[in-house]
Amino acid sequence: MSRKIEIMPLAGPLDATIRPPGSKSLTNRALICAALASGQSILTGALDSEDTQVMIASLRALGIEIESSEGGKCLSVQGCDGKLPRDRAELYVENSGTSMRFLTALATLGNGKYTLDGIARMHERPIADLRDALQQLGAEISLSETGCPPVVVTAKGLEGGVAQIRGDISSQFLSGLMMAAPYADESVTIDVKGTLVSVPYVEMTKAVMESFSAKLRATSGYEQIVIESNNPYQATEYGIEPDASAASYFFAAAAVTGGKVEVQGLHENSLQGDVKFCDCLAQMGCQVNYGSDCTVVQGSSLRGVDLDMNAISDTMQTLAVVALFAEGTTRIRNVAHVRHKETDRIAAVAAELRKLGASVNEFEDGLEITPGEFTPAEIATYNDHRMAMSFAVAGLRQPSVVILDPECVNKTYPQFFADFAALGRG
Ligand SMILES: O=C(O)C1=C[C@@H](OP(=O)(O)O)[C@@H](O)[C@H](O)C1
Ligand SMILES: C=C(OP(=O)(O)O)C(=O)O
Repeated sequence: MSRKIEIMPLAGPLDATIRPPGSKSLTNRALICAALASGQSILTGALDSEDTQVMIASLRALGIEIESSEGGKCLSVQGCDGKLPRDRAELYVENSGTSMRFLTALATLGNGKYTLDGIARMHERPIADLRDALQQLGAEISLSETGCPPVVVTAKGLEGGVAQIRGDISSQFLSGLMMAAPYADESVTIDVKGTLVSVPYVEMTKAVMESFSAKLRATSGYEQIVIESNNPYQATEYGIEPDASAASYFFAAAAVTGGKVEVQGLHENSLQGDVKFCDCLAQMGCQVNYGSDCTVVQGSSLRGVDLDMNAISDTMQTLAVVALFAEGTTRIRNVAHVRHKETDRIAAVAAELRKLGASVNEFEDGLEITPGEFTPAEIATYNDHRMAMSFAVAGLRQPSVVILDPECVNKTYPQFFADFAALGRG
């Protein structure tokens, strides 16, 4: 892929149908549960991208047999029945937060020494809250002095009992702990301390675990979760939904062009919270129709909104770009945790929106965006796939929007620019 891509504004009205690739979050959860289960699981509709490839490579390095077919969409996983086959492994997860957090928890179930590392940015992404919680259940884990990877797990299984965990930096810590918990010697009770961010991802974790026959109980706000110890995962056939965060770029395309986009395979009750991005677009003036197995967004004139995006923060950048085309000011609140992702997303979005002519006020927990006179710009992407994909949306309306280092989309959506270029041209 070249070092930059210029997005071409749409010539005619948009009326497109698309099925994005499989959900990253569901693929990586299903892989963890299938790897631990007893028996052979078949995962269909899986995502084949860097974040899932590093998960598969790491599980193979731990001795789990995984066969891939249909271009990576179908994965056959021979579960280890809770007993990791290898007693030593060096795992490298690039910049995949889910892989780092979920595999750290899984590695504590082994018997030996496992290291986990990633790119330089991974050395700035926190994991101490997960380490603290796993240690309360009997694990031995060391991290860098900053509380970030590299991670060294000296594993001898988890004892179980009660663990307290903070949830205000990332929900992935809690999800990782939950998925390992059925293999502790005793039942595990998790008490979540303080605010929990990204709650729909924890609901998703519970749902995937239940699909693999785990038994767990949770209070309504996930303040406490109890996972029973003698209900290990059972292998299953598991169908993965298309990725709802990836779908947000196509819904946004409809919103900013006044066109229509149908996304197949996603509906109001999808397991992924990010499908609710459409409700944000509805507040901005779009018409949203949820079908039984598709969601349709029809764009219209847009108005600025004031939104709490804590639960759906992977779509924050998409909404920020849509705000460029709305009448009035848009305020995005309660997303301080996005400063710990692939890049500091609040700072990155503010800098790039300003290049396109917007006035932006940056807050600790969000942004206030007022559109201005549009100026063409080269958009820096900060090695963050979502910067590239969200700012591409602006180029459908305005000429001369150039996305730098577009290959960063490989993290979750290697075919993104091909699918995006096909919009309105089919
Ligand atoms: O559990 C998951 O699959 C994810 C949780 C979210 O992270 P945080 O909990 O850190 O917000 C989200 O940003 C990420 O892309 C995927
Ligand atoms: C934050 C993200 O990923 P992760 O935390 O899994 O690296 C993302 O995909 O936007």
